[in-house]
Amino acid sequence: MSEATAPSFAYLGPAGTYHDEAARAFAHRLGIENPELVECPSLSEVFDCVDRGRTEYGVVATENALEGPVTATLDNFAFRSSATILGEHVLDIHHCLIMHPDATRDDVKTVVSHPQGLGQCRRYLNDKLHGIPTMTVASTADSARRAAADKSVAGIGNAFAAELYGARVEEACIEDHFGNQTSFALIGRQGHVPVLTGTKFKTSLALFLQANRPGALLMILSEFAYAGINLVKIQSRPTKQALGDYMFFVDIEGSTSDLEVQTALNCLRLKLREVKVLGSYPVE
Ligand SMILES: O=C(O)C(=O)Cc1ccccc1
Repeated sequence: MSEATAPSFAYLGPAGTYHDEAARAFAHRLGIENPELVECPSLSEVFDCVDRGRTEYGVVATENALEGPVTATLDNFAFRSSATILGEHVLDIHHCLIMHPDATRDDVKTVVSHPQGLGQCRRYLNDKLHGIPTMTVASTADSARRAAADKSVAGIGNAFAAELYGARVEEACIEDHFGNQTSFALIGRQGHVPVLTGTKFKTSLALFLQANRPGALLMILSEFAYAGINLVKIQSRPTKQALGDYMFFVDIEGSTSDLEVQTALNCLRLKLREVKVLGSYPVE
């Protein structure tokens, strides 16, 4: 009998990123013991892997408690990808200042990390490493790799990345607020069967207006109110057509298999340019 290949997960790599941690958490929830982890250099490439069937799943950050929505993910959902959200997972994020094993703080001439890492430690950097230039790199794991190779470089990432690349943790929990968390979405190709079960569901939508006219947003919200549907989240993104033109991401309680959700979506489809259902999935 031939051995079945393990389901594959595309994630923002390399090994040791927070996306890596989230991908392993999803694999664990799905009961997959040895997932094939496919590292990607950007979030767009994670979406491409899923849309083209290169991997069964993808893992993309959607929102951070300190930095807000992850715009690269939202723009892929709105304008590039047809992937479906299958689940969400929230990770506690505790960053470390990562240095070369032999370096002292006096050696450090640059602090590098992913923009999210730098942004979530802005106050720490200003207070404790004041005046030291920062530089963005592709991921927090990449910053650990660079710190391990150069005494003048410090990185920001997790302790696992520091260990993996042979660097050391100079200081732990340097994030600006202790309640720092990031929410990640598990995505699959459009039409992927649901893989996670639950009792309460959520549905994510991308809504595009016909025209920017008075009451357009009120009309959207009214359809949910009429159908008795509770809103979980609403945020706007530029349509990229003209300054001041926005589309909306809305999360609602319930699933597309619920009659009231179907009713609200059918009403919205009559009034909006596009109603893109990003997925219905269990609330964590
Ligand atoms: O570099 C990492 O470890 C990441 O996972 C980067 C990241 C984190 C949160 C949102 C977008 C990218």
